[in-house]
Amino acid sequence: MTTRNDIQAITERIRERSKVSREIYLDRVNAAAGKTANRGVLSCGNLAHGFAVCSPSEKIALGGDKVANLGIITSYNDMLSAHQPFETYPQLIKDAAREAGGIAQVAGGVPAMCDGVTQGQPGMELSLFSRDVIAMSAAIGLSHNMFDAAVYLGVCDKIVPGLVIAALTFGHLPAVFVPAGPMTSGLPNDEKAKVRQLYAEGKVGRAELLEAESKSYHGPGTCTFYGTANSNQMLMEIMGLHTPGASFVNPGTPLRDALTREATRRALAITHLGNAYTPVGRMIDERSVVNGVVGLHATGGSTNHTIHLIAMAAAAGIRLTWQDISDLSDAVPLLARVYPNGLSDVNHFQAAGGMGFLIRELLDAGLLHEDVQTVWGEGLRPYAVEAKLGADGSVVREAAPKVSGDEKVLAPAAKAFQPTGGLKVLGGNLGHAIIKTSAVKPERRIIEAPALVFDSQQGLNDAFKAGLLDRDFIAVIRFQGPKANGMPELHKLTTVLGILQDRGHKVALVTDGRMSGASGKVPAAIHVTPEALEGGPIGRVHDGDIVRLDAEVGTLEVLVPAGDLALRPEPVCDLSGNEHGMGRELFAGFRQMAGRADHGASAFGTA
Ligand SMILES: O=C(O)[C@H](O)[C@@H](O)[C@H](O)[C@H](O)COP(=O)(O)O
Ligand code: SF4
Repeated sequence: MTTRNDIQAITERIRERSKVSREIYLDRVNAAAGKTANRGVLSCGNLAHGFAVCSPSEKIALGGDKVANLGIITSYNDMLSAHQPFETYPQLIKDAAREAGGIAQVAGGVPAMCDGVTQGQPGMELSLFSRDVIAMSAAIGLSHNMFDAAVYLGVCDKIVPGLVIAALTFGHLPAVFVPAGPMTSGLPNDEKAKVRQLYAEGKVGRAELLEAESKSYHGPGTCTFYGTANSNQMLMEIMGLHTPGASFVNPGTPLRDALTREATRRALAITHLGNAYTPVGRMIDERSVVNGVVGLHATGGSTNHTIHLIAMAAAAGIRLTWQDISDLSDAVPLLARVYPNGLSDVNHFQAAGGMGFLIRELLDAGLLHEDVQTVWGEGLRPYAVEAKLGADGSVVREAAPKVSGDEKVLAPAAKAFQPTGGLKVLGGNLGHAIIKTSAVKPERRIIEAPALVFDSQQGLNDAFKAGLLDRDFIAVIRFQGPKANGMPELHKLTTVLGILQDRGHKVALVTDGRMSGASGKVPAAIHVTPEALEGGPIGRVHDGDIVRLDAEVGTLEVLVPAGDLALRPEPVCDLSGNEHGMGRELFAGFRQMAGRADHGASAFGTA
């Protein structure tokens, strides 16, 4: 099936816009892509340091230029349930590399923040910037230049985007991303959310709340809602950076380990010492990026990727815009309903047919570029499969199921849940914003109500506790942008706004901050750009102004005469409390350098 003309046209305009930057990028990749083992440029002293702890046979091999050496970048820590399984991966990968005639070394580790642990806490103000710190940390590991390919161990929110930025910065190296898989299903996400609302209303105590939370987040693996972490896994598969069928296999299973061993062998096979050299900088092109955006829309993925995908693409000289994302949303149907876009979780998605079913449906509908390069080889069709454990303990693959195992969770293209994607770009006199429509009921996608203005999420929570919010209103929370306080997720507001919405009030949120990929049912216009601290009109909205959010048409407006709005004085906000504490004093430079949300909010300058 050829790719539909509307998808091709968007890809072509991205290619045209990126022509110069992509050419400069590819020249650099080609210049760095050596002819022999990259370690060949190192001095004997460099090399001796690099293999000092290796075995005698490995030292001999690394002293030559015939044996491929893999650099492992790991984001293991015990804070993220999704990353804890990585504790054992380096040894597994080293053993698999040795068995395959190669070598693997841990090139370095990267920090990984759990947005669930920091949600609503000061630490969340480091979260967005941690993406770029992760990219920089991975670069430090890879800069030893001992490696012929890199294996990236990462799952969660900022970690995969940061690792992709690093991988594309080292575009001459082949890159294979290795996931750890989702946690097994616990207390359903919607039941967890209900207990949170009961606690916020004082109807249950802390003990009941902690019990519900602990039953939901109960073991190793990625949290089972479809937030940024699981959107990352979907992206890595549909962009061809995972091996086929690797994304949603639970940790601690024989198949999971077999997939990790197989990914190791594949990384060795695609170095330039093998016969299928696949430098990631050439592999990922505009078609791969468009395929990622299509997958995001088809699954109702995380709003955070309207920021991260732009920064990731920029690392490969590709200029992706919110308009591209919005136009693709109009073309791509929603085929998955995973919490917060439905009641199921990512294990149910996998059981219904998972990525293989989704990719086959999108390919057959002409919504993906099939003629892409992946770590698996030519074309995306080989990803329309399910990975299973063979009798000999290796990975075997079967064609994805013809029909969905549960059409309430994963629909065929002919029975889409909605004809357009999960994300929409809003425009109007408050600037541009993003809204996740897939998680908002149709009757709540147009909200017009008086503004209540806050400079922090705590301000709104305090107003709720004081009983001041039992009414229709649109909460306008400003000074939450990248330059103000690091653009934290304001996901904690979902509980309070959800209570008020359930009481029958028309409520919505407008902010220059972010929400979690797990945020859902309350209409939220987020990533408002320009941010208040940069003089954005969101800073000049007053209590009582009528604000209109229309996710159907794609508009966000304050119904105030343009002249009046422009004449209002610039608001002043005391952000001194956000400059210290929990490490924020170390990120002043990031706050100053951060680009706009619609340019990827990168500390490395705009795309
Ligand atoms: O973008 C995301 O997907 C979120 O940052 C996610 O990683 C975070 O962990 C959730 O906010 C936790 O959800 P709860 O706070 O509801 O447990
Ligand atoms: S999905 Fe979110 S809460 Fe769960 S481990 Fe990852 S970052 Fe933490």
